[in-house]
Amino acid sequence: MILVNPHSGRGQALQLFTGHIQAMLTEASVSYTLVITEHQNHARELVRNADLSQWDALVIMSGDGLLFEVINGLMEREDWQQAIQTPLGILPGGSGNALAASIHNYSQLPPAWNEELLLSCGFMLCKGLVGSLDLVSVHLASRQRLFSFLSLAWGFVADVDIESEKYRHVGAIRFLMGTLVRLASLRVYQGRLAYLPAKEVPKPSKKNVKATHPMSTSLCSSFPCHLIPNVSPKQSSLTNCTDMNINQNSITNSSNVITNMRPETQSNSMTTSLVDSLLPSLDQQVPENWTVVNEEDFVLVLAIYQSHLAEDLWTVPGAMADDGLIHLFYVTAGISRPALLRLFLAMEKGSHLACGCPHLVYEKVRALRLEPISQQGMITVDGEVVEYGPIQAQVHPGMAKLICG
Ligand SMILES: Nc1ncnc2c1ncn2[C@@H]1O[C@H](COP(=O)(O)OP(=O)(O)OP(=O)(O)O)[C@@H](O)[C@H]1O
Repeated sequence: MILVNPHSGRGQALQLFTGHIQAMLTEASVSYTLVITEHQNHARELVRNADLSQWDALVIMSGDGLLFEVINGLMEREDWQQAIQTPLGILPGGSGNALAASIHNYSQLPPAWNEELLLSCGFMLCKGLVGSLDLVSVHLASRQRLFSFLSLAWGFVADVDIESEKYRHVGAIRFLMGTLVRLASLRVYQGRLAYLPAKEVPKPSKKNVKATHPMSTSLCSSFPCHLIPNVSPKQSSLTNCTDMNINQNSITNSSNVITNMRPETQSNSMTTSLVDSLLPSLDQQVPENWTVVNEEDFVLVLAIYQSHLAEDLWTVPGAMADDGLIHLFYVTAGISRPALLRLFLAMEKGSHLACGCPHLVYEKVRALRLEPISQQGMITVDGEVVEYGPIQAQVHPGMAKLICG
């Protein structure tokens, strides 16, 4: 199933799909059903109720926001343990495209942008190799829990992400525009940060990349067969149909605070099922083996679990989709505007850590807690605004499956 958000990015996702991807899939004999999302949470509701045995993979042609919906829809199901094993794919159609840029980077290919990145991801989809993807379980003060595959941000990064949404029509350059605007009114945020360093908890063992092909046998003619040893028994049930269901009037504001997290479902069935063993409850103190940052004034806190924060922001050069790590960055108050701008410009080449900036700290962690003291601010999870307040998170290594290179 390929889900396309027609309003993502510059509003050209559907044209990009038909112009670049459709022919590739046809040539590779990959059959699919195309679903055009009609409103916010459409994809989430769809996967929550779908008969997943009908699908070998769920593919998103959009920005990262739609994948966030799909993952949370899967995790809200009673059969979430099985549902989250459904291979997920991404085709970049947004303006950020962090996961698409990351999986391209994991394949050790030279950087690609725009249509070139789209073709690269389309090619990976045709090959259909499936690897593991870490998910991060995020707890909000209202006791809601959600699942994140990309990032948790507070301060400068969250502000730029949300404030620059109005420049989405210009594509990836929106982040640079947003950065310049936010630099002009640079803010400092008071809060408390604590984390569990990765060295305190060895990574649990798990299977690594599995070379299974979720879609079609006929790829053997185009790609080396040793890459696709297993063919899903489900393939014969798929038909080559295209379900174009466009409702241009149902545009909703993507920067709305996420409100429908179905807390009962989560606290009743999911919280009891998937245990976040590293996290005490939010009203308890963090355990002694956690590091508490003796700093209260932050310009930004960014927890990221993929290599890219956007197509041209190579934030964690060493990251992998299933490294079992939360890469935690924070920038403390006192950094000058030019120094902060230099950091983000250097991030394009992944050289920001070599800048020697004394205000930038980078730690590999397994869990973290952030407690804002400043009354006003924004927290984002995978680029979506969540309720502002205390928040904590822990990584679950390799919980989901991702079509990658
Ligand atoms: N037809 C639709 N109309 C309005 N909103 C939609 C529609 N389909 C999906 N959405 C919502 O749009 C939001 C943003 O989608 P997504 O992040 O995928 O694209 P984007 O915001 O353009 O990407 P980027 O963040 O990279 O700019 C998602 O929360 C999704 O729920």
